[in-house]
Amino acid sequence: MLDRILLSRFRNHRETAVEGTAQFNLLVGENGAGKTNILEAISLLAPGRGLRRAQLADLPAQDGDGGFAVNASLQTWKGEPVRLGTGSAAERPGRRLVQVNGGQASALSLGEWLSIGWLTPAMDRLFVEGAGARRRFLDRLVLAIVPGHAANAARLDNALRERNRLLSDERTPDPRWLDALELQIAEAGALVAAARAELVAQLQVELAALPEAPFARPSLAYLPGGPLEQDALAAALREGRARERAAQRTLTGPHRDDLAVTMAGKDQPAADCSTGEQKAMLIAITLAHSRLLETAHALDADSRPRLLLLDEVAAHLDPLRRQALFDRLRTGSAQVWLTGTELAPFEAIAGEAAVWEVSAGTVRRLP
Ligand SMILES: Nc1ncnc2c1ncn2[C@@H]1O[C@H](COP(=O)(O)OP(=O)(O)OP(=O)(O)O)[C@@H](O)[C@H]1O
Repeated sequence: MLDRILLSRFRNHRETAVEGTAQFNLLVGENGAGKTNILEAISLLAPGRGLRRAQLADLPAQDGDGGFAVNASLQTWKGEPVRLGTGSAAERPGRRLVQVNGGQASALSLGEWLSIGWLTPAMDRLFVEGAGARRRFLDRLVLAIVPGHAANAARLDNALRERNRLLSDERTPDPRWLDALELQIAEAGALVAAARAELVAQLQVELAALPEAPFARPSLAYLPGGPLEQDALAAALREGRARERAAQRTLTGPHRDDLAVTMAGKDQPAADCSTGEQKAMLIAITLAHSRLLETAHALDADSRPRLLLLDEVAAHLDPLRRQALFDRLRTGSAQVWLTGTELAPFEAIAGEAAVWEVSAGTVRRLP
């Protein structure tokens, strides 16, 4: 678990240390105090752009020197200490720096040390937004289980970007270039699609085992955006060249995948459900995912510590659902970080939680 995190010149935090953590960690304070900023800093200890998907340039404190740092120490399951750090230097603001145990490392390698999941208010629109947000959501869930997924997804993205560039070029693309790129897309794409499909199938099993109450039970289906098999995907890309040149982009492949979510009892698409029902389904997916991770851990297939960041989740649940959420989290092994504007919704766990009052970019540990 995460023992300590230090935010330096990060958003509205000049120098904020959060230490003395527990299984439940509560960040409580008024709107705009900097609670989500702390969760965001933690989320940057994973590959990717963090829970706000912010640009690197937005992260340094506006009144700072243009750089920022987030440093954390954590314990692996075996109790070994690990130090992770990320940030950017004032002189090279566009470049993300990552350190593991004091040595330079790649952002992708962060996934080998920690598995981080989150739920934020921005995700309330997940089911009504475009498929891109759901693909990213799915990829984060996969990444929490399969650290190598980020590298495959990055390889797929790079090859697709390059192929789209060639397709939209006025000059006729060199077919050998297209051959090479399509091979990369097919190789990485088949791995990405297989990992997504596998995760959805596993989640579906977990979800089916969940009681329908108190959380709305969602039913998931993976909708592939192209053939799943590597050879079939390569063939589809080759055959689609003329059509895709006209469209100036690649029209088939895992970059067109989607996740269909319906509410099991009502058989209603998630997008048509109430806001509260959508939130309850997201929580159910998060809890089912946690159970998958527990299993992976129990099988010794995954030894990374796990963090779950729940931004403003508790306050939006009625007391029964809130209690059910806390009960489930308590029996899990993830370290949980929760935010709220007041302590009242956390009454049931306040005794066992570490609590910080966050105010204008500072924190104070409450006794
Ligand atoms: N780069 C930055 N430099 C300085 N301050 C920033 C920067 N980015 C964001 N902020 C400030 O951080 C504050 C928002 O912090 P945050 O979103 O963590 O609040 P919060 O405590 O989660 O609030 P809420 O309860 O409303 O969600 C705002 O006041 C915003 O102006």
